[in-house]
Amino acid sequence: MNLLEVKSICKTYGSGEAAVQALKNVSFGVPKGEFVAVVGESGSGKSTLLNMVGALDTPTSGKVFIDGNDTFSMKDNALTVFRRRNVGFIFQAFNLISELTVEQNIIFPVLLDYQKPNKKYLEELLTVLNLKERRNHFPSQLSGGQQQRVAIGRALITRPALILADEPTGNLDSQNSSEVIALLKQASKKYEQTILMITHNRSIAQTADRVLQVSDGTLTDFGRCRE
Ligand SMILES: Nc1ncnc2c1ncn2[C@@H]1O[C@H](COP(=O)(O)OP(=O)(O)OP(=O)(O)O)[C@@H](O)[C@H]1O
Repeated sequence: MNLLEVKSICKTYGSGEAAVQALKNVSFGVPKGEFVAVVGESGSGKSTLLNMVGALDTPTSGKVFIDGNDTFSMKDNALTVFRRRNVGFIFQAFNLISELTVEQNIIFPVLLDYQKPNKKYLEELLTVLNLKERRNHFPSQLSGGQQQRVAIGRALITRPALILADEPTGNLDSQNSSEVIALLKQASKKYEQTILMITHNRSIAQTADRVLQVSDGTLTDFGRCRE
């Protein structure tokens, strides 16, 4: 069974003359642990696709299954909890909470879920993310690369089955971009997490297990690039 199944998703924004068909009957599946790059021109529908997969927005029609769960059939509260436990989001803008330290930002999703963070895993993450010496710093005291690493830590702390990343390296230089991608790959291999990552960077896309291209709301699967 695929970890992610997207079935015949259509998304139309607006109505009448202002209607925009952002996704036109998009279907694909992703096995557990696969690292998938989503490429395509500006306005082609990539972010819309990621928002549907992560259930941040509802499609006009179609279904999304994460680990066999039909997300759009869930009630709002159940969906919020399911998403918090199973999906990690990483955005181009790091979206950190400025009043919280590095460590507090990372464990925030766990606290939201009324759970206690796994201390061993937190230490492991801080080490892998090279943030141990910055754990008590605030976001304003960090570089862009460090802030993105905190955002990655926050996405990984719940060990979600699915990680959705929208241009995670968009604000980073090439050195930091490579580090961020390496970290994501390491996570996907070590914890068998499935990653769907939008990128405009061709060389980053080429390092993915598989590339999906979105053009004008339709999807082309370029299959596996590496064996
Ligand atoms: N909330 C919205 N209301 C109306 N139209 C929208 C909305 N969000 C996106 N669109 C339109 O849907 C289409 C797809 O947008 P989307 O943001 O998914 O593209 P994208 O491929 O992610 O672009 P970029 O690479 O520039 O971020 C575009 O034509 C966009 O103008």
